[in-house]
Amino acid sequence: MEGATEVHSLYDTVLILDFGSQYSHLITRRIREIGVYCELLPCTQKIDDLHFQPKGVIFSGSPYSISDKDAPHVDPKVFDLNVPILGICYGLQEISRNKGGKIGICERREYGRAQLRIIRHAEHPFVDKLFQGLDDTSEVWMSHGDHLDSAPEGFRVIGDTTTSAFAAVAHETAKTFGIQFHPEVTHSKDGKRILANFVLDICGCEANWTMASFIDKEIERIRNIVGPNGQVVGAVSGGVDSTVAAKLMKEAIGDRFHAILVDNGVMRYKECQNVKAILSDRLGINLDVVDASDLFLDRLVGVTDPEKKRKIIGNTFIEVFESEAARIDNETKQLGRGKIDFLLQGTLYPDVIESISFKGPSATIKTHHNVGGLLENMRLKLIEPLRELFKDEVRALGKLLQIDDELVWRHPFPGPGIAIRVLGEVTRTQVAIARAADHIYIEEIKNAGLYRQISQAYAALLPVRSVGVMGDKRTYEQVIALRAVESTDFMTADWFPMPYDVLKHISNRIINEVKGVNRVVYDVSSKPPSTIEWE
Ligand SMILES: Nc1ncnc2c1ncn2[C@@H]1O[C@H](COP(=O)(O)OP(=O)(O)OP(=O)(O)O)[C@@H](O)[C@H]1O
Ligand SMILES: O=c1[nH]c(=O)c2[nH+]cn([C@@H]3O[C@H](COP(=O)(O)O)[C@@H](O)[C@H]3O)c2[nH]1
Ligand SMILES: NC(=O)CC[C@H](N)C(=O)O
Ligand SMILES: [Mg+2]
Repeated sequence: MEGATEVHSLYDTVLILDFGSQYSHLITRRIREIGVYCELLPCTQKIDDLHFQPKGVIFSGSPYSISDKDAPHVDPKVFDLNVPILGICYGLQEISRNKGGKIGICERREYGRAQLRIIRHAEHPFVDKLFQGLDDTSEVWMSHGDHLDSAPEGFRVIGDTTTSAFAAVAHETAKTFGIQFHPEVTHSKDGKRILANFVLDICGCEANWTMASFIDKEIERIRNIVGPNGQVVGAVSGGVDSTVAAKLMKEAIGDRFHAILVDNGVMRYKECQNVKAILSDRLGINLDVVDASDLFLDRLVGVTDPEKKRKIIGNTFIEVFESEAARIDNETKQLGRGKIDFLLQGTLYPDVIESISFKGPSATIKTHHNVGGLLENMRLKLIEPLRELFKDEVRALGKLLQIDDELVWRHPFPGPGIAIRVLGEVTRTQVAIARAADHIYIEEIKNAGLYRQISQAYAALLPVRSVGVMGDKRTYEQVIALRAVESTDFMTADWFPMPYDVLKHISNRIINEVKGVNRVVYDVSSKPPSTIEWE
C-alpha cells in the first residue's frame, strides 16, 4: 500500500529522526498542533529507503552522549536531501559532528531553565528566521551534559546563555539550524513559535493538517484501497478508537463494512445495548452484536491468573470473530460482492511509534490483548485509518464525524473488561457485583460533573471478606475498590483527588444497593509503581 495512498504523499511532511529522547513524540505532537503533518522514524533510517520527500528534517535529542562508542548516527545522505534541517540538543551535536564542529563535555551538566540571548545577523537575514518574532531574550529548557566547543565552518551563533556559548547556531546559507535547548517542552516559552518558524517559514510547509481535511482525504484513500466491490470487517467495542474508525469506514464504503461487537460476558452495565443503539441507530453503522458470553465465561471457570485471563479472552475473541467473518462472507455471496479482503483495526500513532521507536518496544508488563493484532495467519489485509493519529486527534475527528460526546469522551475500557477487574476467579456472580458497583460509581461521577476531568475510572471487586454490621446483624462480605486516574497517555497516571462528599455518597450507595459488598475503599496509588488496572 505504498505510494499515492500514503498520508505523507497527501500532505507536506516533516520528517523527525528519533535518537531515543524521552521528548521525541512531543516534537511530533507540537508540529501536528501547528497544523503540519510529520512522521517520526528511527534515526537509523536509510535515506535511500525513505518513501517520501520530506519538506524538512528534525533531529531529536538522545540519552546517548555523542562520544559514546555505540552512539547512534544519521545516514549522512540526509544532508544531500537539500531540505532545511533542525537539530535539537543531541541533534545539534550530531549536525556539528557531521560538519566538523567540536563537541566537549560541560563543566557542569545543564538541566532546567535558562535565559537564551538572541543574536541577530542583519547581513545574513536567513539565519534570523528561526527566532523571528521573539524578544531579545527567551526562557528555554535545557537538559544536556555535552555541548559545542566551536561551531562548524559556515555556522553563525544565533543564541547563547551564560553557560552555553553555542546554544543556537545557523548555517549562513544551507538552511541548517541547531539548538541546544528543547523547544518541544512547554517550559521553553517560545518553543512552539520557534518550531512554527521552522516548519512554516523555513521549510515552507502548508499548515493544512486538520482533521476536517483528513476526513475527506482518508475516505478517498480507503475507497482506493478497498475498490468498488471489496468488503471490510472490523471488531468494534464502542471505545472511541474503534468507533471513529468504523464511522470513517461507513462513510467510505457504506454497508460493505461489517462491524462486529462481541458480548464476552464481561462488558459493563447495558454496554452492548447502548453501543448498538448509538452505532447502528444513530451513526448508521452496519453492526452485529454477537452474544458469546457463555463461551467466554465457561472458559474462564477456575482461572485466576491475570495473564491467563487475557490469553483466553484474546483467543476466544479471534475464534468468534473468524467464524463471524465466514458467516458474513457466506451471506453476502448472493449479493454478488467480493469476499471480505480487509480487516479494520483502530491502531493509533503511539502504538506505531512504540513499535518503530529507536529504543525498541518496552518491556512487557501486561500483554494487552488486541483482537486484530493476533489474527496473524488470516488472509485478511489490515486497514488502519487512525494509524497516523494521536488520541486527541481521534477525538477531534470523532466530533467532526458527529459522533456523540458520550462516545468521544468515553474512558478507555480494556478488551478483557470486567474479567481483569474481578480479582481472582471470574464467575457470573462476581461479574454481576463488579458491574453493579461500577455502574453506580460512573453514574455518580457523571452526576458530580467530574467524568471529563478523570481519564479513567472503574470499580474493582476484591475477593477478600471483611466484617461489617448492617441492620444490627454481622455481615461478612467482599470489598469494592474504586479507581480513578488522570493521565494523558496512560503510560503514567496520577490518582484523582475525588472530593470527599462524592466518595461518601458513592460508598453509601454501593454498600446499600450492591448485595455481597460491605466495604468500599479508594485507591490512592500512582502509575508507576502501580498500574491503572488491578490485574
Ligand atoms: N467487545 C468487543 N467486541 C469487538 N471488538 C472488541 C471488543 N473489545 C475490544 N475489541 C477490539 O479490540 C480493540 C482494542 O481494544 P481497546 O480497548 O484497546 O480499544 P477501543 O476499545 O477501540 O478504544 P478504547 O481504548 O477507548 O477502549 C478495539 O479497537 C476493538 O477492535
Ligand atoms: O485493550 C486492552 N487490553 C488489555 O488487556 C488491557 N490491560 C490494560 N489496558 C488498558 O491500558 C491502559 C493502561 O493500563 P495498565 O496501567 O493497567 O497497564 C488502561 O487504559 C487500561 O484500561 C488494556 N486494554
Ligand atoms: N537531551 C539531549 O539530547 C542530551 C544529549 C546528550 N546526551 C547530552 O547530554 O548532551
Ligand atoms: Mg476498549
